[in-house]
Amino acid sequence: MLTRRYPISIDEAQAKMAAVPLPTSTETIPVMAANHRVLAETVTAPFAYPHFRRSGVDGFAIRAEDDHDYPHKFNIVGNIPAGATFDGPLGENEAARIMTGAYVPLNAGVVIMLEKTRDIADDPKAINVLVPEKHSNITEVGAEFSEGDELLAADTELNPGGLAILTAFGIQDVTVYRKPKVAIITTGTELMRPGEPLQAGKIYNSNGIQIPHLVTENGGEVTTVEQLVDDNDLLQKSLKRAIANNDIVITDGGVSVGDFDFIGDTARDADELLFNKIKQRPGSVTTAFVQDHTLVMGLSGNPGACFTGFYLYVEPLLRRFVHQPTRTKQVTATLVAPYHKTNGFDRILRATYTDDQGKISVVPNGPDRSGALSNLQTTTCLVKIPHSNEPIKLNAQVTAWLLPFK
Ligand SMILES: Nc1nc2c(c(=O)[nH]1)N[C@H]1C(S)=C(S)[C@@H](COP(=O)(O)OP(=O)(O)OC[C@H]3O[C@@H](n4cnc5c(N)ncnc54)[C@H](O)[C@@H]3O)O[C@H]1N2
Ligand code: MOO
Repeated sequence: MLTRRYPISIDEAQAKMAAVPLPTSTETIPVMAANHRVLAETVTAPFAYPHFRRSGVDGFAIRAEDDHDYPHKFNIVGNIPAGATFDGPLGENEAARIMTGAYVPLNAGVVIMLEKTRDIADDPKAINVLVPEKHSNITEVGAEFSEGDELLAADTELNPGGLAILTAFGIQDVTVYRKPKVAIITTGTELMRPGEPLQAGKIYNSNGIQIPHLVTENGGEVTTVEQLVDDNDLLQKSLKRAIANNDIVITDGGVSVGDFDFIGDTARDADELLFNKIKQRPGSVTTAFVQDHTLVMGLSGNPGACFTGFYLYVEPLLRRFVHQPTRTKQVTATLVAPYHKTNGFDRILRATYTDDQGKISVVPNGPDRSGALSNLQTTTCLVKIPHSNEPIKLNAQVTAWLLPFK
């Protein structure tokens, strides 16, 4: 018996996904491991930065009182490499040789660049300063941050620059949002693992590698990747385990109306069915439900539909889990290649885009078929061709989603 499914629009499906509560939590991890993690708390400066007066150049530190009457001879009374300090004040007409980044004597007012000085042939203990400096060449205490200033705000995604800021303050650990735990269950008796000999009727499990990498590069933590034959008991056992131990479960395949497509019934029996058909192609079968507070996303087994479903529905979810907006940038673009088909449902084309000073042009980059593989590598955006009885016109304005990692 065919169960009737009630298709909803892409916008409605995205809105339903956006409304699913996601119980996020935090963890404290070493800064070393925090690249691309999202701060769960604002980090403030534990001390002023810099915390000592620092020389910006290699040269000679002198007192402000002596900064006149050039050329001006100074007696060299010390040498301050970076990392060292200087005991005692400078006296009248005294200079300390100093290196970039080094501690400036407390009563020095200016550091003269080495290039503006000349050695004195018969007096190695003195130096001749030829001209004055325009700037002090000293970075004062707290020039960049006072103690307690905000270094990085909560909800910032850390990058190598952010890690450098934290480490400049000696901070070793940060509290970040925990990554969503994602279990992946690929289904299909036709699926083989690479290494197994090619057999008629069977295919290699290409989504079994595509989905975990899409999840990982969009900020999820893949806990398990399973490959199941089409067997409802096995599927239910796996689903139960995955739901109990993860924030998100992605199933792949078995979501249509075939004899071995069990996800639809599971979704309809779940705590909350979000949708089990979308007015889009490819990916019309894309299904989502909530069971025991875990979101289960049923992606199509067809590789093109799986890819499309991931970026339209799963990527925003992974990002929301860590308090971040989607990285798929929705834009209005010009379709600069002809597309003749008409569609009863909105058609999502895999495409590439060019950006000419903000004017985005899109071109389909291969077959639009749900099962097509050939354009997966080169796709840089998804393009929506609205459902219509008329073919879309060349140069029409279309909605496109620019993808983050292609
Ligand atoms: N009578 C109907 N038949 C179909 C309908 C429909 O509405 N009525 N919808 C069609 C559409 S649209 C799609 S899309 C597919 C969706 O099928 P499923 O998502 O249930 O996936 P399967 O049937 O399991 O597989 C579809 C296709 O993809 C291949 N596949 C499956 N898993 C993988 C994998 N891990 N890696 C690579 N390829 C995979 C599978 O062998 C099939 O060729 O249903 C239509 N049928
Ligand atoms: O769900 Mo199918 O991918 O619409 O072709």
